[in-house]
Amino acid sequence: MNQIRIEGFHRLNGEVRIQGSKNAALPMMAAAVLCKGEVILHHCPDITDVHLMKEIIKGLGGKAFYKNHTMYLDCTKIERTTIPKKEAEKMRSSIVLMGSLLGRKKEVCIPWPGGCVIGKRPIDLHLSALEKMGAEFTEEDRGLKGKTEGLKGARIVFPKISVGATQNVILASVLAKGTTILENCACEPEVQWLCRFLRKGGAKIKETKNRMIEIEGIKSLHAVEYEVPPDRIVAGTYLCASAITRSNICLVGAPKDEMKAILSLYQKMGGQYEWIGGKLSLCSQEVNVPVLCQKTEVYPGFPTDLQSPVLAVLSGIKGKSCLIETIFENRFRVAGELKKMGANIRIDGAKAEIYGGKLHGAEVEAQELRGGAALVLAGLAAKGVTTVKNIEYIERGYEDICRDLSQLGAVMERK
Ligand SMILES: CC(=O)N[C@H]1[C@@H](OP(=O)(O)OP(=O)(O)OC[C@H]2O[C@@H](n3ccc(=O)[nH]c3=O)[C@H](O)[C@@H]2O)O[C@H](CO)[C@@H](O)[C@@H]1O
Ligand SMILES: C=C(OP(=O)(O)O)C(=O)O
Repeated sequence: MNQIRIEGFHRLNGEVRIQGSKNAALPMMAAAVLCKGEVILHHCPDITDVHLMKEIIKGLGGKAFYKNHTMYLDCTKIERTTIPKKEAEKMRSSIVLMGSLLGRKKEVCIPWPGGCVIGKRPIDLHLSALEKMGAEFTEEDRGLKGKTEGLKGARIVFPKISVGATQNVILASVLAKGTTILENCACEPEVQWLCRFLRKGGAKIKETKNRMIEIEGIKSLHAVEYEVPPDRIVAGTYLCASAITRSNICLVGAPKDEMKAILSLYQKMGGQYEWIGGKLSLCSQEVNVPVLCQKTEVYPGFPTDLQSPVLAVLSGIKGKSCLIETIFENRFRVAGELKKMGANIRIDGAKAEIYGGKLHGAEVEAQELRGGAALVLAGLAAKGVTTVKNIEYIERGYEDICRDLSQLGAVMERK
């Protein structure tokens, strides 16, 4: 059961509800390590990464239990500081446990984090910021050991914007002695959601509009009950499903304020949309305009996580389009698989030129999460049958892409 078979060329219609966000839920789970008392996360997505994080927390001595999209965590009596290798190596967000554990237990042993192989993904920004707060790191066999006599507030100016490093240092600062001032922070919604969650647990965090965050350390955080926000990247992926099949569908519970960049691009491609109550209604019949040039950028710019789904859509729009990837150096990996489906894509470093045309079914392999989702989208629009193998990558972030798209009328099955 690790492939999806898609019979392409069927129009979609109807509604689909958007799952909880992977990239918001995982740092909140890491934040539970700082809390004395129960953390309850509603609308928590049923995806592999969430279950890996649950196992990591159990491995640290915390209690963790998941039922009906609710995660129950209790790290009041957390004892251990060695993050289990088996799970941590499969996911990127394991890295933000570094800040939580240094803050709560003054030490951490962490394997090199996994996650999508979309570039080198170093962790130098995380380490140098935590060092400024009084942590010391030594390299161990297949990982790092971090220690501190007690983290202290510091002024940290990130030389480059990083979502993970910003979250890691926020988590480290919450229980640190004194005030931490962070400059040139990432302001992705997932950073903002983490701050809101931590404030609910008693943290003193001020975010300002110019990429600055100020955190005043406190003694401990208390119990938190919170709702994980909807996943803007899953919503964007399903918008691309509508665009690539020229179908009209409705996304229920899509995050309106977080989708401006993808909706602006969708309009440029000829798509039309309307927000009705909490629903995003998409009309894609006129999607046929190639995109002159779209760059990926940090938030509020166009998100790199939607670059591959858009690459699939542009492969099916007649004419020449261009995408420029500025965040991860290896995020055009999926182009090779899309070519097997007839896509005409020329990659030159950070630039992809796409000469859109007709796609046909083929046997292709997912190599990472969003690229895998892009292959499923291409399969929806391709003539004939597409088989996407290695769907475990897709399941890191999508609860059940087959269920959701089938509900919209796609002819596909998981095999
Ligand atoms: C679990 C999670 O939330 N993952 C998201 C997070 O990844 P992640 O937090 O790993 O991404 P970052 O924002 O840290 O990476 C941005 C860029 O900075 C570089 N960098 C990062 C850290 C560091 O210490 N040194 C360094 O050079 C990276 O290689 C990359 O080129 O943000 C990315 C950018 O929006 C998204 O694509 C990922 O989906
Ligand atoms: C790159 C992604 O995830 P991760 O950082 O967890 O590998 C993603 O969600 O697109």
